[in-house]
Amino acid sequence: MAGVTGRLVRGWCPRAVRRLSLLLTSILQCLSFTFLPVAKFTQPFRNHFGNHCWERRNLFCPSSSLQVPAQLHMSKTAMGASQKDFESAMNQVKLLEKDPGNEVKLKLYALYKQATEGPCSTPKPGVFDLINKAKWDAWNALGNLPKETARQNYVDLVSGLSSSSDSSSQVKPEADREQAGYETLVMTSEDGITKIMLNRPTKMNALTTQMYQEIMLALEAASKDDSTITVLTGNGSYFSSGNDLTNFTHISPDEIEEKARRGAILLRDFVGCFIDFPKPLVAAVNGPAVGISVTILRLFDLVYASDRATFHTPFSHLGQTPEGCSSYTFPKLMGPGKAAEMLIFGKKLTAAEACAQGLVTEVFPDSTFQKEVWTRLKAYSKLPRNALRISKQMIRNHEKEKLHATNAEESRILQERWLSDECMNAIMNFLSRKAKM
Ligand SMILES: CCCCCCCCCC/C=C\CC(=O)SCCNC(=O)CCNC(=O)[C@H](O)C(C)(C)COP(=O)(O)OP(=O)(O)OC[C@H]1O[C@@H](n2cnc3c(N)ncnc32)[C@H](O)[C@@H]1OP(=O)(O)O
Repeated sequence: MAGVTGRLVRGWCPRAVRRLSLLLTSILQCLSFTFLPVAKFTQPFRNHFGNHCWERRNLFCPSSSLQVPAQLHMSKTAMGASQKDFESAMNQVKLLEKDPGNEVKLKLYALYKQATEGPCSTPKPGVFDLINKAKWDAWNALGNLPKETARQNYVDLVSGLSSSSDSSSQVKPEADREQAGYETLVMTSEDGITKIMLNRPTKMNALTTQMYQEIMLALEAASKDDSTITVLTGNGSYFSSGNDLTNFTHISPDEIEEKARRGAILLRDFVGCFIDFPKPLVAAVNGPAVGISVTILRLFDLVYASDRATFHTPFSHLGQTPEGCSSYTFPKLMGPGKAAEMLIFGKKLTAAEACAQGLVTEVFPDSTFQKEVWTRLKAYSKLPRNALRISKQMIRNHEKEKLHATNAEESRILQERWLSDECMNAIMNFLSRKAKM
């Protein structure tokens, strides 16, 4: 007890901890409402999905309420889906034998609506109309995602589901069989390009600890596969809203120091994977990017952005400090003044501004972003693979040591920051934001 009290005095203010604990209890109570009886949820999906056997199964199971099922693993997909591909994907959905899970069904619903009707403009259902609210939320989370992108994402998603449900009856190619399942990503490979897509669109692709781990696994797999180029992108309207702030919750006071220590190791390892990645690495920034999803961009070889993307690093607002090697790479890239505006004062940049500062390689209109980026990358992927790889390493090797040292120092400083009242209060403010509305 004395040890816990000591830690509280040194780090977290006890009143703040009590406040957070009360807040979390009420958040958990609210969440328990989502685990409702099965039958209530099945009917609304029938309109779109037809009368499949999996409709009668469980919905919103507690352990996976935020995640996509494990069957979304490596699959061959089309990168520019036509209306025909889309229609064929709709037919494939009807033939699925296995229930893909509630979150996937919501995603399919949302992408279908976005692809056929465009952005959600219907009134938000009331709080007690849970099913329609869940569907509305999923659709609305896609924001202004272009119809053609939604169509393509729908095709990608169905392709992943179909290949996984086929897996019992078909022998998959060796490369595919070696891939583990991902719950928070969709990983596809085609035309010499491996695409890693962050896949929590309803949470703006906020990065959970599971997601950091899966991205590291995916990068490891991509570094060894036979593709030429690896691409990181986001599903839905956001590239990523950065670290998932709920990573800081469900922690009892006596666990805080150990969690912060492990968080710092996770952060260091995660950023380290980008520093050491051996092949050309491309970010297709499909929408706004926040926090660590901005800072790591400097560790990519190309950064293509939609003109809808913004770049925001609100570290000070969160009582935190820069990571992703940005304390070194940003001043070097854009000069100390512009870096200070972003990293110290949290100035948000537009895509055009980020391009002018050198953080973004090229900006594309959102309506043609997917088409132009994939056409460009397909052409690049035909270049001699080894030459690309060696050239990338020649450029990176000059500063690898410095990057690793910066990464270690940034992670160490953040470990301390996470124990501060400033950080704790900022996270509480974000989490209680909804409760106040
Ligand atoms: C001690 C343990 C440590 C463990 C550490 C592990 C490693 C850590 C590495 C640290 C590195 C990174 C630092 C950062 O990345 S700092 C940046 C953090 N991100 C933010 O501050 C963004 C917070 N989000 C927002 O400001 C807004 O959500 C938004 C992105 C501007 C979008 O606003 P919106 O109004 O359009 O949408 P909104 O309704 O808010 O969001 C929809 C749902 O998504 C949830 N959500 C979005 N972003 C996050 C997030 N970053 N963390 C958690 N949840 C997020 C949001 O809550 C909504 O959910 P719901 O519908 O209410 O359920």
